[in-house]
Amino acid sequence: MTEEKLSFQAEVSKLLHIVTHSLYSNKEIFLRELISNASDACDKLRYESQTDSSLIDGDSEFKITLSADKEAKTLTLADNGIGMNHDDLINNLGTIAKSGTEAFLKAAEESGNSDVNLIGQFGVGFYSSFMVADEVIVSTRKAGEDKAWVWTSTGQGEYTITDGERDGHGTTITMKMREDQEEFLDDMRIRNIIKTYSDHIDIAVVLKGEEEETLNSASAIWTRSKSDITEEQYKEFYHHVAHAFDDPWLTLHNRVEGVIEYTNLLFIPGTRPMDLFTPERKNHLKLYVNRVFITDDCDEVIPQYLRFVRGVVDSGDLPLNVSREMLQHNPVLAKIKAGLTKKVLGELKKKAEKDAEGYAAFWENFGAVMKEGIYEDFAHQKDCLALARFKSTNGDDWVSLADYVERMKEGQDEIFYISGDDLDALKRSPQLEGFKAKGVEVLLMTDPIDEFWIPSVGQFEEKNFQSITKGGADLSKIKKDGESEEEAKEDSADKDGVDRLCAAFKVALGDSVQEVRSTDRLTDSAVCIVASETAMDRNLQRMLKQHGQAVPDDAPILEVNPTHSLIKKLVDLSAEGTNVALDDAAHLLLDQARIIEGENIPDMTSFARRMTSAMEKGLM
Ligand SMILES: Nc1ncnc2c1ncn2[C@@H]1O[C@H](COP(=O)(O)OP(=O)(O)OP(=O)(O)O)[C@@H](O)[C@H]1O
Repeated sequence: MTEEKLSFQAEVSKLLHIVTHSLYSNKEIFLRELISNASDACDKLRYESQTDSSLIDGDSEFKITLSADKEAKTLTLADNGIGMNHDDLINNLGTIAKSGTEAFLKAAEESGNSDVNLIGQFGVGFYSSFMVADEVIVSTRKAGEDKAWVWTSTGQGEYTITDGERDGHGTTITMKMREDQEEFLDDMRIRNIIKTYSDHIDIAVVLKGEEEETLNSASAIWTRSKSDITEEQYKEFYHHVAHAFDDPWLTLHNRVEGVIEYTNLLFIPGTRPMDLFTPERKNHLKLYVNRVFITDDCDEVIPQYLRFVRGVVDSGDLPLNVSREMLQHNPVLAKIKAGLTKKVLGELKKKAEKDAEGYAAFWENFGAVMKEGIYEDFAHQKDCLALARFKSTNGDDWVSLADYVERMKEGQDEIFYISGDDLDALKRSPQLEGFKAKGVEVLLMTDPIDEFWIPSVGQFEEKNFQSITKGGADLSKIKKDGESEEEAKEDSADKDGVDRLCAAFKVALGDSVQEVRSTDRLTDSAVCIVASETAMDRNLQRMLKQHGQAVPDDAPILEVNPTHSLIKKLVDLSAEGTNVALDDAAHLLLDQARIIEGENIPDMTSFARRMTSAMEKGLM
């Protein structure tokens, strides 16, 4: 017999340390985790055996068996699923490949390992067995292979792998229970746990005793009728299928009949899954054919912008031996995808109409993903636009585009927005001042995707989207409530003087600005920068630069506020012709506008010198 001693990957050791020392009270979840793994292992073999029936050597009825030995103080859980070979054992039970576990470790570190509920929120899978056991022994043989292996660990830094004996494929996990955890050897306790957490498992969970006893309903929950399923059971199934620990925000259980028949049991999570923004944009829907699990790795079953949806789709209209490759460009699957998309968008619409507050919680979690649909799914662009919600200068509530259009001011014919990555910084943008003064609402866009869908859509209800950090945003046509034209002009410095100042600034600043001009979009700030109407929005320029992309170096337009007292003084100063003070002021004001926009100042040294000199003059 060969014995190999191996060390856990550092992350696993950390995880195990937390798990073994945890005061987490709900330790019974270890059984749910192990049963969930065993049921996944059976699903995998059921699928593989569709194309290679020799994988199942006479043992065709999948089941999970539990047995408790009170004398030996061991609890044993066996499955006749796919099993693991030597490399699988190292990769699956010695390392961590899941993004969720990394997030768990991070959260645990941040809370100083003190938040005992983290284990319940994240789930630690197989490793949760060490909450209740001093030693765990995994004996396993992979379907189709001859050799069996035994993996043993006390959960402290190391594990061993030896070769072993095992009848048939599958995995047997034996736990030597800790002294204070012997309650889990009690039949009643076991029965209860299985009923609570694993009733919906599609495979029989059998308790071995004098008589064998099946503990769960062992029927696929989605095949049962809605009226027979309690909310609690739906929730438990969601936890199982989504590997999640929150409550589902929405549950959609339907049987679709017609040309193509399928059943869907879908969930929209109550919190954001970890991998929502990874570049692969993967969905996790599980595809079944007549209750046989096919795959949870199929891009064709739901659009990427609905990748947060979890659950199961089961159709008898796909061939049972369908390979994952065959699922690409499959017309049946394309119809299912269209049906699911319609269903999800339709239900979201209902929720949005009925329960604005509940819908806002959904949008907080998944809005940024849903907006990809506006950009990508032309067939549903209108639906996606109608579902979209935005922050605005109108208050803290989420607003729809329809709300916005309804509130538009007399004379306003554009949908104004400003984009950037930080909501608070956006709210303080100088470019908003004139809009606020006139009571004109501006949408605040903080998702990177906004820069892409807005230009591609262009309009909503025939109103153009207009960035207020671009030259074209024109406020002059919109009157402040109860204000006359004359009043509006009264405060300004004289027009010729302002033109003269702008010309002097342009001479001082040269090519670093495209133009200097007077604006009515400012009230409190002296200046701001905007992009010209034809140039790329400055937020998009910054975003692309951050991602290392080449963008045309468009010089901004510097806009000055003719009602600001500093500008008025500079207008007077400009009457004396060009001078150093005017030149310094031009540069300082441009640099200051760049800082507010979150942009770099190209020449810090000159900025500091000018600032010192200006302060010195101020103090004299
Ligand atoms: N009974 C089993 N039979 C075959 N493979 C198993 C079994 N139990 C665990 N594994 C393998 O070990 C891996 C790690 O299991 P673990 O419970 O830690 O995480 P997971 O199941 O992938 O994720 P989660 O616990 O979040 O569901 C599984 O993905 C699977 O490949």
